[in-house]
Amino acid sequence: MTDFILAIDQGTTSSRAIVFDGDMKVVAVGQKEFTQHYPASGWVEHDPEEIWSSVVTTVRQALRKAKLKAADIAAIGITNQRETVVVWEKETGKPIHNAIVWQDRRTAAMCQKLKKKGLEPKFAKRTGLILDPYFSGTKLAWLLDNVKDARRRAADGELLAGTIDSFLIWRLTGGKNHVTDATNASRTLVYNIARNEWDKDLLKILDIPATMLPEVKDCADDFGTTEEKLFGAAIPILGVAGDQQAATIGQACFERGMIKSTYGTACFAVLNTGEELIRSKNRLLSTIAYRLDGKTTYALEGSIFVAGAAVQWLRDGIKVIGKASDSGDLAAKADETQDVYLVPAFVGLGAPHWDPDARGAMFGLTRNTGPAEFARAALESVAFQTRDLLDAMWKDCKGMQGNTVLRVDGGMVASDWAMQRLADILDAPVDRPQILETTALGAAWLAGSKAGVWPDARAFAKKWALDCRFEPAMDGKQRTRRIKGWKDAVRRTLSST
Ligand SMILES: Nc1ncnc2c1ncn2[C@@H]1O[C@H](COP(=O)(O)OP(=O)(O)O)[C@@H](O)[C@H]1O
Ligand SMILES: O=P(O)(O)OC[C@H](O)CO
Repeated sequence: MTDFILAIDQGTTSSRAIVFDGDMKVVAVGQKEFTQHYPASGWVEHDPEEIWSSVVTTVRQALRKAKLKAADIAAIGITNQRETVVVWEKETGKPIHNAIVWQDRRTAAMCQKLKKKGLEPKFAKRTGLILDPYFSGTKLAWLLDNVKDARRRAADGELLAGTIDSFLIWRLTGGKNHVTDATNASRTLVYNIARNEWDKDLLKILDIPATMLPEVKDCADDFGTTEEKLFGAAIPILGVAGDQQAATIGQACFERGMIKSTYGTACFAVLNTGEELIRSKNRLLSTIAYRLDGKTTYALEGSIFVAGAAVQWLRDGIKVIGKASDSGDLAAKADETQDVYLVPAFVGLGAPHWDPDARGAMFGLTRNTGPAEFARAALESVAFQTRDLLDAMWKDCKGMQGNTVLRVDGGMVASDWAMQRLADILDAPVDRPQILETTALGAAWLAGSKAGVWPDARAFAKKWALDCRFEPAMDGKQRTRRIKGWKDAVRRTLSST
């Protein structure tokens, strides 16, 4: 039997298809960017048809590059941008509106209204999330409220809803399967993560008919089979997970207390809390890390909206670097005696502050401050924000801290300077793995293990291989002083001060 696995990684800015061989090595990659639509300030949409065609194109590309046929692929694993929601017609598979993307803030007022009614504790208790426009539930309610006839049609069973994985599976299986997995469901604001079911009360509050929602499966499960006409042979879809959960799996963070942090445009840190559903007292999210063989493993998650985006700002905004990879060299030239801070609240602040109205600020500027100090402040801001997340995690999980090691991935971890500074500020080692395609690998592992052609979790974890460990080297006094300066800068940036 063949042991090639195909991972579909449907991200926020591009779709990718990656073929892995039986040794879990990347054989070929297909990638296609697609259009971002910004119909109003704070609104972000994707055209589901463009997403769909980008996925089909990249799968064909990857198979061609790998010189493989669809019949050579044992199984498909899907991972996706989370929270982004699509509503489509059951009969035709046609979306009734563009997908509303996770970054979209149009339901801020709706969330505020629900908060005013005192409903946040109810949503938090059942879903592990907070009332923020980030999540799918209020976006779905918006679609039902604002697309002509949508509510009636949904009530009549004419419309289906789902996150991107669900929409793709519907299309891939030729409209046979309306399914999702527990990790994607856990980001919708209408899924009870303790009971592992759609929450009827919350659906009622948002006026969403349960009948339009997909069946929720384990992450390694039978999600259906692709239509033969798409790729030339039917391929079983055997793995699904939201992209940050897939990265947690790809980093083999299978044990309670293990953390991965992904540094792309934004940053998402996920702490495996095992079978225990820990409810954060520090504004982190409780979420499902994965559900395998009916057993749910939970996580605490912290999201930072600006990580690599701060490097993009150095390059495209203030133009002090020509390319992202110049940022570390420039930061290394900074004068260490200058306490310059950037609080990159370009789109508000995420966890643990959740302040949508805060805006970016710099502190400590003098006549001597130049591009190097700006570069250092941008890269350091990512380290300080990670420290804030980890501090919140350890407050929530007393006793779990142990010997923290952070496993990192994402485009920004290419910067040795940034990773060293991260270890310095965290006062903990930072491990960069050899395989940086952790998200796709996680999805591929779910499918490959379910197909029985890839190793089980224990053996997979043993294959995780280190590229470089960054050990903390900063003097303790300097660290304390810098962290104090950062906290002061954040305090002065928050919108309520
Ligand atoms: N050598 C580098 N040093 C610092 N930042 C980098 C470097 N290379 C890439 N980046 C940053 O990483 C981000 C891209 O990472 P990626 O994981 O591809 O992001 P995404 O999946 O969010 O598009 C960009 O914001 C870029 O500025
Ligand atoms: O597609 P990415 O990598 O930007 O990830 C988006 C996250 O899943 C949003 O929660």
